[in-house]
Amino acid sequence: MSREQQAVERARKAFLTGRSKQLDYRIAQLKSLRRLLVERNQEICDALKKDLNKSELGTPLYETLGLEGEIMLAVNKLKEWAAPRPVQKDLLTLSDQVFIQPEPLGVVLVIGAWNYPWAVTLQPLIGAIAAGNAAIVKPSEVSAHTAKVMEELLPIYLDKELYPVVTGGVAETQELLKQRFDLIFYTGNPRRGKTGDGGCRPSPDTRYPGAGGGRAPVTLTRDCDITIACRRITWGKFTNCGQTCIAPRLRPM
Ligand SMILES: NC(=O)c1ccc[n+]([C@@H]2O[C@H](COP(=O)([O-])OP(=O)(O)OC[C@H]3O[C@@H](n4cnc5c(N)ncnc54)[C@H](O)[C@@H]3O)[C@@H](O)[C@H]2O)c1
Ligand SMILES: CCCCCCC=O
Repeated sequence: MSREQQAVERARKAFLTGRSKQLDYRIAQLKSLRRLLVERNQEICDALKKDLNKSELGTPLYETLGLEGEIMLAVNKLKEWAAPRPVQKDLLTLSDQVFIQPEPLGVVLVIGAWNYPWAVTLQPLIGAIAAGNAAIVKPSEVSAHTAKVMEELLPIYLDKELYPVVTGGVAETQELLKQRFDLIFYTGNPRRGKTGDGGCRPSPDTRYPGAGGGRAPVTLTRDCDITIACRRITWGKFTNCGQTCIAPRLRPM
């Protein structure tokens, strides 16, 4: 059995124990993930410096502050999100108690990309934990130092059966994709995400949200404030060294 298959089987077994479904457990895991971001900030910064030459100020701005905010949002709202929702009764359900109960899906795969390697990999993980799922985390092999730090630190702070990290490249990702998942969250090159080319094509019964790159066209109207427009376009084009999904491309009028 491959390492990838073992990780998925362990995660499904751990999911079936029911522990990831307990609200207190989800909240404890989320808080622990936040502690990782705070206590291990220097390791995170060092890895990002080696991978992408990201600055010490760029790391909180582009990677960790958003994650901390997302965690706190989930921690504060989780009871509300997970609560049964009332449903209007009709003649057939008049004497029943009717409600919609949000339930975890099962085992989720998160495939991350290299340009914001913490943000785009842990953000979907936060959602997966908050929703009560198990999740396999596959960081990008391109940001290799970050992947290594993630592989070392996540098992220290999180339940390592429910949320294992699988490192490696295309071969490892493809081996993961042979396993059954209830949801796959892919971030990366949209061509691979869509069509495969041996890429990220999940089985038909798997939910498959994702985030790709794009052309991000910009239109300047005649009455625009050209100073503000130039400042915003320049920011979008050059931020994160231009390696951003929304980096604008000017559209000729
Ligand atoms: N919309 C967003 O939120 C968002 C966020 C970050 C990045 N992006 C886009 O993603 C682009 C970077 O993507 P990338 O694809 O270069 O990143 P990448 O090379 O890091 O690949 C992403 C993931 O796909 C896996 N992968 C690559 N080729 C594969 C294959 N043939 N089969 C199976 N798995 C494969 C990799 O192992 C990796 O985990 C950015 O330029 C940006 O446009 C979008
Ligand atoms: C601060 C995180 C930004 C994520 C944008 C991803 C696009 O590449």
